[in-house]
Amino acid sequence: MLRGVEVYSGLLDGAEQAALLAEIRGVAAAAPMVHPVMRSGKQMSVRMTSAGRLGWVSDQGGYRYQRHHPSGVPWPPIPAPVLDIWHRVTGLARMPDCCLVNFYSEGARLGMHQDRDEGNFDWPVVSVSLGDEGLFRVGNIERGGKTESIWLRSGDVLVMGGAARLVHHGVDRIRFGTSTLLPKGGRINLTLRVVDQGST
Ligand SMILES: O=C(O)CCC(=O)C(=O)O
Ligand SMILES: [Fe+2]
Repeated sequence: MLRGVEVYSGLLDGAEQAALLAEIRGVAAAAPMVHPVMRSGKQMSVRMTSAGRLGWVSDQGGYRYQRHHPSGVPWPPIPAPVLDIWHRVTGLARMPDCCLVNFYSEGARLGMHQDRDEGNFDWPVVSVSLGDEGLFRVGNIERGGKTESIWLRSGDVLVMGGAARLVHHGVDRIRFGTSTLLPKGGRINLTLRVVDQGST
């Protein structure tokens, strides 16, 4: 546990990681990674795409879930091995609506934020790390205050649920080249979310 966040270190073995990577390559082939911009117009350093009924997008209109990739193509389905991880760690029959795929190349980071674009915070968010190590920081429900960090390694899985569902979190940096899973280096993170947005 890290401030209420459940950490499953090394949950996925090498073969599972390789199988997952192959699935994610398929997702990125169908729905190419984009470099989103934030409402401010500033480009994020992380590249993203999604799988599932809904995908998470950011542009000058703000953050939201939508049914299509920015290019207009539908998001591919969430791969079965990804849904299997969700089921293993949450035990829930309800499956996630969105698998957000983040790619961190050397120097990429993700500022402290809450995952709060979903309609219902009763469902957990599950995060899967693949590739290079990433320094994950967890703070509080409120902005600011003390934080704690851990290095997430390839095959680690986190659950932000219950009282920790809305903790602030971010990725300060990655240790480029610390994993051989991705031949060119970098870190992939998958976050699985139930969106529950009424009519969406
Ligand atoms: O890359 C990570 O470990 C976290 C990703 C994240 O917080 C997000 O996509 O909302
Ligand atoms: Fe997040």
